[in-house]
Amino acid sequence: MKGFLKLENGEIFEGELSGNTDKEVYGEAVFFTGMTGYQEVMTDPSFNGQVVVFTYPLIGNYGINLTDNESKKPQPAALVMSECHKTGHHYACDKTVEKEAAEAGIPILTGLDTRALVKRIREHGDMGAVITTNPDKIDVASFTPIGERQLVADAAVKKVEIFGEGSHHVVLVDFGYKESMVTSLVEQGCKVTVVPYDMAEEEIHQLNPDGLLFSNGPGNPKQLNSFLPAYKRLAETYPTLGICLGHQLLALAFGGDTEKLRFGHRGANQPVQDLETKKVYITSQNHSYVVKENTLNESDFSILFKNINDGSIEGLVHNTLPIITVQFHPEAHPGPADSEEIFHKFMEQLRSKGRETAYA
Ligand SMILES: NC(=O)CC[C@H](N)C(=O)O
Repeated sequence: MKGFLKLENGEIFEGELSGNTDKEVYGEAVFFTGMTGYQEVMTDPSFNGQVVVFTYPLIGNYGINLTDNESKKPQPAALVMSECHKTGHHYACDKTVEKEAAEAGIPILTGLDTRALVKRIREHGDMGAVITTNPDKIDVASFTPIGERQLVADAAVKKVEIFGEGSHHVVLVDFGYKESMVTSLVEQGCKVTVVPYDMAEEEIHQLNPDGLLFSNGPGNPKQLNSFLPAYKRLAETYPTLGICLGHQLLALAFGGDTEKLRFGHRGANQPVQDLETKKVYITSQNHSYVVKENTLNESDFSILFKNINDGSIEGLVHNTLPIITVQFHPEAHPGPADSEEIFHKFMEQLRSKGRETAYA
């Protein structure tokens, strides 16, 4: 069936629509540059509410398997790609991308010039977009933009979940966590208790954690402003790791500010430099917001990582407390193990109970 993507600036791209074709779908048009990793993108809750445009021209060639999902359901509002592979060739392939999307009610638009679309997004910035069969009727600007929506309530767990039996107890404050985060922690010898982002502080203390992980999640961190004082008190009490949205929230909680990039970082080869060791990591990323330069109190945090492409802040370390935060995804595997080191540092802090040993 013929379908269209209409951008907030009025531009229309025509393609072939499959999956959910019965209703209009609104989301934020963003692009992902990885050649692989589409299954992780489809199930990462941080993509909730987004129309994901894949720059790699063929998606779905190794299908969808039963082990690499990052959450229980596909998350983006819609998928846009040049071509979607019809079968998927891999010994572990369980179903096709089309089938996975159709079962989840997610439309896929193919057969359009994704290069032109991505260039447009790079010029204008991430924009609202609607996938529809009737673009003339649609006013994209009439939909509430992603930055004004509270997406975390939908993406995060509603009830406590427990994983692993390790001797270090990590409470993962959930905003829409990726399952690989739990896997990484369990592999490091942790028991992980996942709790809803709005769990009362007192209840978190009662769980008696050795450390906290503030997870990734969708949307604008400022939608969670009312929780920041509690997050600050918690981070001041336990060794803490913040990842992506978690990093942004901790920066806000300690008085910093965040801003939206013109177009986000979404891909598997974002170069990030550790400013102390000068070591460069090739990282997986998926974010629109960043911590704003010069807004952090220098007596609190030092900048630990920067993005080599655009110089944006990619990680922080507290100067006196055991708090590490990263904008990138240390749990992801764009190569074999990459930035897994971040989890090792966090574990060192847990083992020493972290009070006097800040990240070094
Ligand atoms: N992966 C994430 O946690 C994304 C954080 C936030 N939603 C952003 O887009 O910047």
